[in-house]
Amino acid sequence: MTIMGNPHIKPLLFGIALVAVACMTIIALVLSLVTRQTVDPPYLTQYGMVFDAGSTHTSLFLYQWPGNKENNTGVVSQKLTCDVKGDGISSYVTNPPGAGQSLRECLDVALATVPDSQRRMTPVYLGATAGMRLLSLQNQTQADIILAEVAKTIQSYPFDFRGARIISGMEEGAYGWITINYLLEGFIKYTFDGKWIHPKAGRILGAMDLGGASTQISFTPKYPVEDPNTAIDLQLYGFKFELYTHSYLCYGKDQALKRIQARLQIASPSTVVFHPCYPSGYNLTVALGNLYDSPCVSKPVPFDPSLTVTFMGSGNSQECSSEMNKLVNLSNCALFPDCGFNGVYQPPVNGEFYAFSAYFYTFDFLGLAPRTPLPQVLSTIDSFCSKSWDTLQSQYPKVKEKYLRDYCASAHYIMTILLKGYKFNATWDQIYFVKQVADNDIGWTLGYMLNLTNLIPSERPLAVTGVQHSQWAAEVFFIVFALFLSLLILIVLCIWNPDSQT
Ligand SMILES: Nc1ncnc2c1ncn2[C@@H]1O[C@H](COP(=O)(O)OP(=O)(O)O)[C@@H](O)[C@H]1O
Ligand SMILES: [Ca+2]
Repeated sequence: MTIMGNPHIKPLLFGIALVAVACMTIIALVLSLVTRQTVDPPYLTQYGMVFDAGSTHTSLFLYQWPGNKENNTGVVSQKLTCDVKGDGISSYVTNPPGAGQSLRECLDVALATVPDSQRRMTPVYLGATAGMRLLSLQNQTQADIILAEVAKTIQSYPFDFRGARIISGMEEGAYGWITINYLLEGFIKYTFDGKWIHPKAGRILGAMDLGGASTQISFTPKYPVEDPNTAIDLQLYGFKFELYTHSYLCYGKDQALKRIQARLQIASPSTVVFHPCYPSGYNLTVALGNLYDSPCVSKPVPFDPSLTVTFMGSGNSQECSSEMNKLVNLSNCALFPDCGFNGVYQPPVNGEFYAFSAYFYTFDFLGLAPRTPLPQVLSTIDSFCSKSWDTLQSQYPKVKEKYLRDYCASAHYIMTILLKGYKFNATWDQIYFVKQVADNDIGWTLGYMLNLTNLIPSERPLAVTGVQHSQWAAEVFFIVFALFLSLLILIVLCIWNPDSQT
């Protein structure tokens, strides 16, 4: 009898093979973990926060990223957002400490989220936008007092407070553009085989933000920007970008709609005025003191702030559109062809655009999918504008009155800016109405934090921290190979009957 003929030899070989499989797998895993540890230093998740103090509301954005990979693209993600209760900080003129107090609830949420050990090194910024820009135009002292109050509150928390300030319109536009292109890895991409590549220039997106008090457009034009007041030169990850950006103050949605009210009131100065953008059956009474409380509208003379005007909705889509057209003035653009509106230089729009904030809210509410063709968009707006207030209220019982009455006006305003102002007629299908990219809200805050915390290097990253893809691929290959070899031995042993050889 040969050794193979021994009836105990087959189970023995099975056992040896099984042990071999287990040993090789364990060795492969241990090797993989050991090499991983030598490349990856131990790191902690890092955090950063930005308050977006807008004209209508304030939100807190808490971001997180792995501490050893801060210079990579796409690693900073949104951990949470918190909506501050109440109106924007610029509304606290008569109660500045209230502006500070209003932030406490969200600061407490952040406190409960950021681990104790990380709080002291968590930067917190507050950036105020067009509401505070307008207030500082009206009364610089009041704006300063409000900023001091919000700073005082944030400083009372154990974070690394880095300042509360009004950001410029150009910053707001540029940071929105950085946010989008960072999230979509438009600047630089880390490939599977461990290389940094510059994605095709066509992947760089333009950004359009419609706020309550200002609106921004930012993009990289085909040709050099001719007006230096609208140009920003950036060097990100070793690549240069020339960005066109402009912020139209007083052209945010709410200020624009206020200017329509003022225009209608001045055109027919009686106590009741028809409003073509409000639904029929809807009435709104406003004190003239409130109507003319903004630097975006000029007061009529004579002017009595205690008088009121009642706007009666007439639900006339066509007339609403022509009122909007009057806001977007092209006469100053007659002299030079590269023009947006109100005499502001603008090169022809280039590439794809993400339109967010009130652009998104309005289109989303009207049920307009991201790439709805232009004629369908226009007919949807027309049919929405013709609905009576009763119909709207019963159809949308949960929508806030202020939003519901304004959607027709907002939609017409958006179409006017995009088609007449920015001239997207032939390139309508290049606009995407969006709120988020990969669970991150789109706005200026992420770009602001990335910039101020140096999370975007100006030079291309040379060394890669963490496990490289090529190393990871080799490890996976080794493990799979070990398993495959062991399985092969097992199978051979199973089908091989040594008795047949005797
Ligand atoms: N659910 C919503 N539906 C419609 N509009 C909305 C909604 N939520 C927010 N908005 C609008 O989005 C805009 C946000 O502007 P905001 O950021 O406060 O001002 P700014 O950026 O000019 O300082 C406001 O016009 C607000 O009315
Ligand atoms: Ca905003």
